[in-house]
Amino acid sequence: MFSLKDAPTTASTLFSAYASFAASMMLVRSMADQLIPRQLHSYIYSSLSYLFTPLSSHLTLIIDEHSGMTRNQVYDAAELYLRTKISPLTERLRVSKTPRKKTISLSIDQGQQVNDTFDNVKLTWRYVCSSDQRSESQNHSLRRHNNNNNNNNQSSEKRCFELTFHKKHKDKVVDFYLPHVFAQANAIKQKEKVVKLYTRDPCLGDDENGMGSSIWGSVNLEHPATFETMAMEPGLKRAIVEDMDRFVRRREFYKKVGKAWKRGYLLYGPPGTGKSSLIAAMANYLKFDVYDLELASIHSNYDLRRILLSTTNRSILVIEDIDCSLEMHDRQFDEQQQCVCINNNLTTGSLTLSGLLNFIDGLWSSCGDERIIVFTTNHKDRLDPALLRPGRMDVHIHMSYCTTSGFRILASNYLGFHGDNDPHQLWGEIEGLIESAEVTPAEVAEELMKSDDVDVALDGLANFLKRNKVENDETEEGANKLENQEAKRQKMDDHNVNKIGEGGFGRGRGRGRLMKQ
Ligand SMILES: Nc1ncnc2c1ncn2[C@@H]1O[C@H](COP(=O)(O)OP(=O)(O)OP(=O)(O)O)[C@@H](O)[C@H]1O
Ligand SMILES: [Mg+2]
Repeated sequence: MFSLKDAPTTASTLFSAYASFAASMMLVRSMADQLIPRQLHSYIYSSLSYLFTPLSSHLTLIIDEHSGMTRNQVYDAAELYLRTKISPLTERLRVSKTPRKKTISLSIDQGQQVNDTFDNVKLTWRYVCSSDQRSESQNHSLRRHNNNNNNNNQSSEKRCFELTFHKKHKDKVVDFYLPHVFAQANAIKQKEKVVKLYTRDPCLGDDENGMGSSIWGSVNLEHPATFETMAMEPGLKRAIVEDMDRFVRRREFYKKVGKAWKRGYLLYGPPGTGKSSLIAAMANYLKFDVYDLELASIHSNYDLRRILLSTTNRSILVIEDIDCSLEMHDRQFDEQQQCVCINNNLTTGSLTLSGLLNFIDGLWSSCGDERIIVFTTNHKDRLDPALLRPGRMDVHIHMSYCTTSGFRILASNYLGFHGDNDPHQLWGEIEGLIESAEVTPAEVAEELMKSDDVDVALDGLANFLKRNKVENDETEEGANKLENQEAKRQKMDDHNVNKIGEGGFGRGRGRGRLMKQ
């Protein structure tokens, strides 16, 4: 039993025991300092402190901005992903915008925390910035020698994300959550990507031999065409979109069958039916950059190769008006003479159709991924069969004159008017005239643009279509004559077409169609 009278004795005993323990610890420590090499001290002390600290149930992954000299892709993906996870509780945000981006982006500031849940796993992200002492002092000395210190300043800051979660979820986080972060980040990147239009400026960088260089100049592709705004048959649009979707998700398939991951589209139809607009709609849909290749500015196969090899993946290579760019019908002549005519029969003796086709089929498509090539022509019948043979252009798309469904789309785009919901007195008449006329979507669009007033615009269009009809009727005789010639030509075409298994050139009227080779 403890009594007050024993207290002084007990206190003095405890004090002397503590004093002798402390003295022994100091002795042990000084002996350890002398006996154990200095390099091992910190290791032993940290191991001892680990033994005496209770085990944490959480694991923290450190995601540094750089991995060695290169950027850490996990960091970049996390930065994008976390933008979508900012909560109203976040107190500080960073705001930025670069010329290549369309929108302002927000990201969390240093020290800020973001919570996330994935498959019932709670995760906490923290953004940490610290200044790197070593690079700071290096920069300081560098700055003394060099006034241009912007990059050095940047590298002196070390940035990372810390991702904390319960230890038992480590595999799930690494195997499923991080790939999910990557996928989401890629989707954001795609959405934000500004599509570029690359054209070759012949004045840019001709080399010392006077050969065209492979330098492309670029601007943002601001073309507003989308599949929604295209006046085409809905079925045809759907078929094109499905074809492209299938193409981009078939990486493994192309690898398996040993085929280059490329797809060729041939767009053909009269001027003003939307071939160029469709290319823009495809680029906007896929977020692929466009390379507009003007064959007339290229002097040789060698030049062509260098130019094509400087195009990037996930891009659309466009060769417009292929029948005008190169005189391609006499392939035999081309092969015998190894020359083609460029620009009104100026022979150059070096850029050949076979050179173009072989290169596109071979080296160019095999050294890149997700390449699309589009040829356009107003005269499919004038193209060399070498271009039309199966396997060369995978899909043939006929862009037709305006149809009634095309007119409805244009009326909705240009006038915000939907005839089905709110019929207009001229609607039926216009549809009838469009069915029997050969007017292009470009002509219809031009008429609809003439007024914001629906009545005035539709009246103008009806008058235009009637005038068109009268003109046609007046020249009926001439037209009949022409039609006979046309019919003869069609017969010859059909004969030609059957050879490539396509079943008919869609010249003139028709609903537009897509033909897979
Ligand atoms: N199918 C369409 N859908 C929507 N707009 C169209 C369509 N066709 C043409 N247009 C309108 O007409 C304009 C010209 O069309 P576009 O340049 O795409 O025709 P094209 O077939 O490429 O002609 P060309 O053979 O002369 O190069 C476009 O800017 C667009 O406003
Ligand atoms: Mg065009």
